[in-house]
Amino acid sequence: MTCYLLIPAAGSGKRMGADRNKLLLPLLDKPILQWTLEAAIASPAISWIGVIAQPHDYPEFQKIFNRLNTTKPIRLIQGGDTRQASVFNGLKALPTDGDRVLIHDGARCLATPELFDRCDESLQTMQGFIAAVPVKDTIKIVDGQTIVDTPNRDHLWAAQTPQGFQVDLLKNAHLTAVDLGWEVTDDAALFEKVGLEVKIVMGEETNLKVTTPQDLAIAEFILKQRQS
Ligand SMILES: Nc1ccn([C@@H]2O[C@H](COP(=O)(O)OP(=O)(O)OP(=O)(O)O)[C@@H](O)[C@H]2O)c(=O)n1
Ligand SMILES: C[C@](O)(CO)[C@H](O)COP(=O)(O)O
Repeated sequence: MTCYLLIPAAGSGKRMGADRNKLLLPLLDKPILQWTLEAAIASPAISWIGVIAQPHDYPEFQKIFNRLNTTKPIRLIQGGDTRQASVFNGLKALPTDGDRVLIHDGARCLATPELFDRCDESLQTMQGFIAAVPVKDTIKIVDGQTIVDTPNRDHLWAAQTPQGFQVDLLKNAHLTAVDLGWEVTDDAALFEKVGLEVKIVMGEETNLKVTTPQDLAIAEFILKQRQS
């Protein structure tokens, strides 16, 4: 089975507060995006990678691709104004012979090759899934500064990527979102909104999304631990 992977990498990293796309920031000895790509390349399940990017980042991204030791095809796809728009562009640029796709944030650079393999296996039997981990905190629903509810933690999971879907179903969900003006932060939410089932696959506690400078420091700590 061949598995196609889309990597949304077209953000600007506002919450990181850097002077460029956070995926170009160094993490130990290489850019964040390179860590993400190396993990995907090391997963035997992945046969093709589309990196969704803003054109002004193409030259730096291409330099990263040139440093990778792989024969797997890696294509640049033009990004949109939101993650949602970027993924939609990615779906439209997929090779036509693939009926399932994995989507993984460039900013989740600590995902392991084993997680990609596990996700690919799940995708063979599911219409849609996300990697996720059970929430460890007690979560409060708050209105203004007042708590209005404390949901049962047994039902709370923190969403991660990879997320995987049947391509035709996800494309239709994106089309519906454009028509109806839905804005969501992940693809599973579109599947949910059109009434399709999304399953959970166990993610990884260390599969954090590098969003703030603190996340970058934590990612560095985790990688150093892996190397020691
Ligand atoms: N227009 C966009 C916005 C985001 N992303 C990608 O979606 C992933 C998750 O988004 P996030 O962590 O929010 O990244 P940024 O949008 O770069 O960060 P911020 O929200 O802080 O600006 C990232 O890999 C990011 O590059 C994308 O492909 N296209
Ligand atoms: C897709 C995602 O990584 C799942 O956790 C996330 O939703 C991306 O966007 P966010 O706005 O940073 O939550």
